[in-house]
Amino acid sequence: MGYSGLDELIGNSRSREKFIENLKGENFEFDAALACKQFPSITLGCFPTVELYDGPACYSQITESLVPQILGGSIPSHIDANWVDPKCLYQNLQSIYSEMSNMNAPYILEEKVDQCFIHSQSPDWKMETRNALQLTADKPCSNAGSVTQQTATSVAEILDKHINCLTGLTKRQLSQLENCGFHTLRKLLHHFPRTYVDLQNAEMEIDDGQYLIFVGKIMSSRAIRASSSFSFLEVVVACEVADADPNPECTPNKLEERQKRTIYLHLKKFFRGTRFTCSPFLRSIQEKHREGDIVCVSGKVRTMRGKDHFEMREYNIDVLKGEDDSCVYPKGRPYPIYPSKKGLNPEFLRDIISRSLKILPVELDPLPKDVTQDICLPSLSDAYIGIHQPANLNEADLARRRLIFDEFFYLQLGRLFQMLEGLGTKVEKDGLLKRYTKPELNTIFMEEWSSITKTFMKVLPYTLTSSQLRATSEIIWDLKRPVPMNRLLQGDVGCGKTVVAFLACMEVIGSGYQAAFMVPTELLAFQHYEHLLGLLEKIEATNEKPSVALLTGSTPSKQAQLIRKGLQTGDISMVIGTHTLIAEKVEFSALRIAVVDEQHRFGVVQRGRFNSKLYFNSITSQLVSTSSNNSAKNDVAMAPHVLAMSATPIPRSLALALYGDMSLTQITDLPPGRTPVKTYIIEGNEAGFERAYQMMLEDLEAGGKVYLVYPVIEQSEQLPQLRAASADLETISTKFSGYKCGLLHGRMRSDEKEEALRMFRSGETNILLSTQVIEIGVDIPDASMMVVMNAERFGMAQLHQLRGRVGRGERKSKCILLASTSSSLKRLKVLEKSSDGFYLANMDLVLRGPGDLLGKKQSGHLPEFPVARLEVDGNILQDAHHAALKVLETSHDLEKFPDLKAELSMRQPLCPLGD
Ligand SMILES: Nc1ncnc2c1ncn2[C@@H]1O[C@H](COP(=O)(O)OP(=O)(O)OP(=O)(O)O)[C@@H](O)[C@H]1O
Repeated sequence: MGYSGLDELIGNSRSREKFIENLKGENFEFDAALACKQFPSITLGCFPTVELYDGPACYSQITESLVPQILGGSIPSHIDANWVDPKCLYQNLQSIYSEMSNMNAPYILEEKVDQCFIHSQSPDWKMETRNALQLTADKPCSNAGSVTQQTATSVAEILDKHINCLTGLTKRQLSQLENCGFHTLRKLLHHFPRTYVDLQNAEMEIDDGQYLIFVGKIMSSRAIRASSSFSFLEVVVACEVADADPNPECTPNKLEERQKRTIYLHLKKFFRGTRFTCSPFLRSIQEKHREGDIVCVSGKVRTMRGKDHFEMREYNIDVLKGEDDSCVYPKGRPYPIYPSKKGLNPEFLRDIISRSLKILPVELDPLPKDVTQDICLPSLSDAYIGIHQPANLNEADLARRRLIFDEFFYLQLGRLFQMLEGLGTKVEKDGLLKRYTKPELNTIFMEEWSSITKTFMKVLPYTLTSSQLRATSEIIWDLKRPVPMNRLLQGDVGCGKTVVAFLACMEVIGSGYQAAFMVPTELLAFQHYEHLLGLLEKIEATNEKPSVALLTGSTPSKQAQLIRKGLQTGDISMVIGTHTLIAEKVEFSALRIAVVDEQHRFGVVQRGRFNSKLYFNSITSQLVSTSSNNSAKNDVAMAPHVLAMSATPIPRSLALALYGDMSLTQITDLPPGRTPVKTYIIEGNEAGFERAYQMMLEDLEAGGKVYLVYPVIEQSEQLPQLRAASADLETISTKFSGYKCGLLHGRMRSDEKEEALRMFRSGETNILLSTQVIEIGVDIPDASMMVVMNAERFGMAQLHQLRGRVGRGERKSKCILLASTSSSLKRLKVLEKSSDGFYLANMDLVLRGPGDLLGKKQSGHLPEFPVARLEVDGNILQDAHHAALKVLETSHDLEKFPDLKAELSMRQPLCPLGD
């Protein structure tokens, strides 16, 4: 399939050993960071961009057009231009998967065992589904008053029916479904598609390094034994792709008029070890993929030497249709891809979900109608249909929003309901709800801060911004409550989160407890430690100076032992360190706050470990023991308060915000005097490099400090286009001979890294060649310029974080992003225009397309919101919170909302942190 030998097949001309070594870790730094930070960017053919963030206006527009379409069966004339007319899709599906498109009309499934029957005459399959639903629809709904319970079929009555209510299932199928956990209709309907695919691969721009999704036909599957301990599997998939419209701004070309070409994807898997080279193993992996099967493949594409040949090494492959399958999916609709379930045939799964949808009544919604109408969300049954069988991606997204809303709403409702139950009188309950409606009341004014905190404030070389002050007050309010805080402090890069966290630590130390500050890298731990010591030095009163220690993996063992002892006895009031802090052997005398910086680098479980470091309320540390000898002894074991800090909100961290009561604090402004970093996107050709070097020279001559950021440490033959930090040291040193260069990367020893950073900070070096180790938290306020090599290799959020390393002081700063592929310039241009982290996170998703609409789960053990991507769905969380408050204000005990109450009890409460 276009290879001249094994070397080419595995991607380069290096020796196999070197390659394997490479697999083991040479590029680890690059890949791990990317994997951590990025959602896969999947582009979905010719579907229009789904406007995810347009707020209520967008929903109402969509709803306006959606509802008549669903209920009236015709597409309204005022339909938004963004809407995809299903008829225009699929019309030109060609040769390699023509069998998937040879039916003209959508289908209606009949309940026949194991078979899908198609009614090609059905003009509107959803209309028919609806009509079918109407037959079973029950009570009419009412909509009076501000928040009222409509009368609906109890959700539990329908959704929690056993799946044997679906007629025609064989015993074997029933037990198969049960084995997979699909006991009820709810379980089935909550098995959401992982993504949707456009069967036409239309308008596919193939950009090296991008995650893409394709539909194609398996041409070959070969498992080859290359040596006694090395084998590989190569599956070749041919996909027909329609090129992008050359003139989208003029009269758009119809899909069928565009040029098509066939591309070949080479999916590769490598196996090392003698047991993977035996014939039975090779045969079994080879036979897993059958020639002729139509498959959906997603993964990161890499260009190969041969034209139209691309490689994928980490990929997902789903069989859409075997050659002998008879079922056809309706034309023009996004094709749902479900997460696999214990070998359940995907076709059967789709069929069975489709049957479940058919028996859903229209009036199923336990949510009061005015709640959903207020925020323009579809009804529950529309949402189920929309998520499983959307007419287009807008409809899927609307459905997704409704389902996300439910997740948030019931969580909020449950939590508030529980809190109200714990209170006695109506006045108390109203008081609590009022506090939540007006969060600004939840602050502690500075006068009430402890004296250490106030002293610390005084030694700061700047005044806190109003947002920092508000954040500190909110956190201190939490710290004074007997309930463990679980708060996320979110703010854009460089906004000054660290000092807010330091103040929170001072507050607990001031009341006799200990603080732990956990950061993801040793470099950062060292930086924070030095920074804090520098500030504490300025405190004159020695009795107010807390003892602070630094504990990381590189702390010499004797010293580490002493620090642990100090923490255990309470002699040390605060410790800054890496994940070593959560090791079992680190015991605290009275840990009251754990600050977790850039928490997405830590797993939820790791973070949760702080919860087991209980303290007793009566314990007092050395610091105040003299002044508070007689403190009340009240031996209550408490988990410490947890303050997570992040510049990029991610699903988990925001999910955590739900557990603490409204515990999300945002810093919304930047310290005064900052000017936005001027960003330049330059193509990384010879002229581009020269321009960048010239700008560097000008900056250095003006006394600036420059970061050069590289995607990899060492040059690799596999990826020769990548510039490498180590390899470039000599070139840059020669080029800028009047200036000193330093090197910083993840493979250096901890003390070497600290030294490199120290030299750059002090000005002993003027240029720092670094990998993305500097991405998080590195704070050198007078660094004035950054140049990122092969910028296309970094995600947008990552580039935003990197860029945040400059412009942290009053000096005007620049950032140059050198892109080595012209196709990535468009994506990077967004960074030129905006410096708003939230906006960029959103744009990232929009640009990459909504392919992974339903979310890629992070690993970990926290129960997930099945469909939410909280980094972009935060506004729905807010809506859900208000809706829950509104409902409870109307009825504290939910007696007026029996269906809601029933539904609330049906939903499993999410378990607390780390469980
Ligand atoms: N109110 C303020 N006025 C002036 N400078 C400030 C203020 N608050 C913080 N700074 C300075 O701003 C710089 C950035 O602060 P800090 O490192 O806390 O940011 P951050 O929010 O943690 O950023 P990142 O997410 O990039 O780590 C530091 O040099 C800090 O000393």
